[in-house]
Amino acid sequence: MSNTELHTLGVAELAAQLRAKQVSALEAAQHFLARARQHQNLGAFVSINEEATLAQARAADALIAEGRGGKLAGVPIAHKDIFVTKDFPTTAASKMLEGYKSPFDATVVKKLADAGVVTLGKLNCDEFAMGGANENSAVAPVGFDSAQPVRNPWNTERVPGGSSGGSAAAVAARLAPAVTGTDTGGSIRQPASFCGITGIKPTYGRASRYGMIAFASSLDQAGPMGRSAEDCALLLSEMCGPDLDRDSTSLDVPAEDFSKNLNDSISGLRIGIPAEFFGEGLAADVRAAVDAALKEYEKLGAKLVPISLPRTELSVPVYYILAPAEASSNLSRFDGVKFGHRAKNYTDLVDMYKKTRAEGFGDEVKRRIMIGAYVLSEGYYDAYYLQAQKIRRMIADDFQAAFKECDVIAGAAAPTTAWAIGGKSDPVSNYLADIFTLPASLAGLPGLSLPAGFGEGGMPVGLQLIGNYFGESRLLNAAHRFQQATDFHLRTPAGI
Ligand SMILES: NC(=O)C[C@H](N)C(=O)O
Repeated sequence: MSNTELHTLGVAELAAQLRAKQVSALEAAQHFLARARQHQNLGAFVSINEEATLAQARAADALIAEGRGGKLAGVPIAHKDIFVTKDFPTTAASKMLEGYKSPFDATVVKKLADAGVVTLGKLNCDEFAMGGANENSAVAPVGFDSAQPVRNPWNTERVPGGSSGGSAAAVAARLAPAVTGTDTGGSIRQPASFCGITGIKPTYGRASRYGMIAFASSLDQAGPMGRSAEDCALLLSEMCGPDLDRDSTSLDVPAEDFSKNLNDSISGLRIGIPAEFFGEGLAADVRAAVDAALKEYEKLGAKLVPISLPRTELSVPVYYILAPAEASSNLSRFDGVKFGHRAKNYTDLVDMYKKTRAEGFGDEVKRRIMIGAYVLSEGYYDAYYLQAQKIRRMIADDFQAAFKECDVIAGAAAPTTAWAIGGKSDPVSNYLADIFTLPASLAGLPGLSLPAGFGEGGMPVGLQLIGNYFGESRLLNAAHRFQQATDFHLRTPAGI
């Protein structure tokens, strides 16, 4: 293969070529950096540090030469700009952190580096991961002077989804073979579905949150996004594992080889179909693609089992109480004292806090801080926060009842395909679009989105698979078997 086509390779193929020294890590890094520049109109990257990337690539080549390279030695990836990194600035797409340089790498970043990856740069996202369209980024992407919405490579007038919109756009445009994302209420699965790629959020607590800038700590999880389940499995195997000293919610569950069961037969797999995921509100084009994907699963030997997740609708108000409540607490650390933005002119300490936060945070972040402070305040705590916690528990229980009858649960990842940039200005309409991803988030369950076909205007449709706790391997297996039988994940947008 000529080096001009390296971007057509997935992680598995590229890693094999690197190991066989058919291509060097340096060549791969240079190729993808050039692509990032060539397609910078998408706004996917917020920082690139060519020198650091090339130094990492040379180091990877040296290890490969000595036969000491890790499993992913020399594979170039990029990180959502919510993970702190030593070699690149970290902004969380907020003005609040403009110019911030972390003294350490997030655990997930470090683990992937230990496996040999080379970091291409940092990817755009919604500010502090709050959003579902990547229109809330407050920082200028590479090649721009001011903040821009990220563009969907399938149609640059459409959103890529969010909050990991830069991550999804980068994979869809083949600017990186795979990337990291984070998912609080759907931020990996929904952009994966909008951009026609694969993404998985593991069981809550599987991947360390250390060095992942906190939004809603009881929900935030890291995960990989790539072209295929096979590529996601390779990354996820390196990203997970206990980090008990650094993350108090990290689970003491050993890392797993998620590639091991990819090829298992799925004959007899019971796929639960929740009635509530197929009701009013699901767009006809998305429904048609999902139905066709489920037929394909039947051909592969799976059985469709009707189930009910009766509190699906409540997941939206419950999430939009709990996530802002946690955010209002987490974001109180951004006060202009120790790091990040500080207002220039102020009269006293309180005035400094006020001005710093008024200048540093964008509208959506302020909205959530206000909602969060309100639902936690005396007199409202019982009515909102406590009530939401109770319903969260019931949502988790509903899943356990459903998993008595099925092995995995399937439905659309989002009710529609990607909408037009600027098309959903009302925040509530954005929140409602999260309805299918929120239940698994609230329950802490693993969820995956895989390309399942195309809808109106040729936009990708994602099928979501939800597993029981620690069921990542089964989800990846089910997705891989589907991808062996279909080619949706191999298709690329025009001009890519
Ligand atoms: N962060 C996420 O997982 C996305 C969700 N739409 C939110 O804005 O909270």
